[in-house]
Amino acid sequence: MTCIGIIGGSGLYDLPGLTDGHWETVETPFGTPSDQIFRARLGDTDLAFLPRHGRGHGVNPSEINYRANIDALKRLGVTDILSMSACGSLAEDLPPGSFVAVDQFIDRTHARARSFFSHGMVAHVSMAEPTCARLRAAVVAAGGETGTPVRDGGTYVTIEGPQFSTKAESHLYRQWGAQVIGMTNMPEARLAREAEICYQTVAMVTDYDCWHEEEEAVEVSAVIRVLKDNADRARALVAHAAPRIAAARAATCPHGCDRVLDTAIITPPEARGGDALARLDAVAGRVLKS
Ligand SMILES: CSC[C@H]1O[C@H](OP(=O)(O)O)[C@H](O)[C@@H]1O
Ligand SMILES: Nc1ncnc2[nH]cnc12
Repeated sequence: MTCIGIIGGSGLYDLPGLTDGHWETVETPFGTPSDQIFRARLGDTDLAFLPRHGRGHGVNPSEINYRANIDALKRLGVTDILSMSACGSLAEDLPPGSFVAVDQFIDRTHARARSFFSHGMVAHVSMAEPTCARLRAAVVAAGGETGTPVRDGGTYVTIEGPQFSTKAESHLYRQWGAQVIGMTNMPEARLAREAEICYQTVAMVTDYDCWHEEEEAVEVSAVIRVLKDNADRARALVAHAAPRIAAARAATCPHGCDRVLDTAIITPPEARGGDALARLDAVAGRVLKS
């Protein structure tokens, strides 16, 4: 059964055609998520919207409890996550208003819990392909249907923030071959992988980061102006992508996102202990129960 989690800014949960919408409080062994989760149905598909920074945008990127957010979505039965994220552009041919279905990340964050597995159970999952190609194809196709072209693939640098980058950093990330820059998708993508949830970022460009000679340095007011326009197109994109994702989901993910723990846990059953077993009831319940 498909349930699509949508992590993103406010306004996204006003999709036309939603039914049975209600806010739900979810507590987790990792603490409290950024906000309540808005559950609804779109046709036959279950959706769960989580405002990443809280509804009033009071949680900064370093303060987000990423583990609680992903655990809460897993607990609600989410199988697939669309991360709808504002970002800066590191490429001349991605002006504000461009959308990118990200396929790689560079992680420059340094102050965030990045694994569910610790204190009694250790796991090592692959992050070689951090997003799910099946979801990527669905959002690219939905972009074609809604008149918002979505570039198929691109590298997203995650910085710690909350400050924007220096010019030296921005030029460095361009040399590294990254196309977009934001503050939140790591460790979110890592944790979704550990929780066996397919994950796909839709990066929505709000500004040319500060490398661009002809643009002003990044300013929140300018970012918000573009963000509002992007949000309208993001809603249409999600509304078209959701049924495609539900239809394309076979019993299991063809890329194996939903089975990564079969081969990842290194601590043998007899050595597993501490608080880990109880804490991992949702994230690793599939493998721990069997
Ligand atoms: C509003 S500018 C900076 C802010 O925007 C992005 O948020 P999100 O990824 O949640 O869409 C970026 O990562 C920063 O947190
Ligand atoms: N230039 C930028 N850098 C980091 N995060 C962003 N979010 C939106 N624009 C950004």
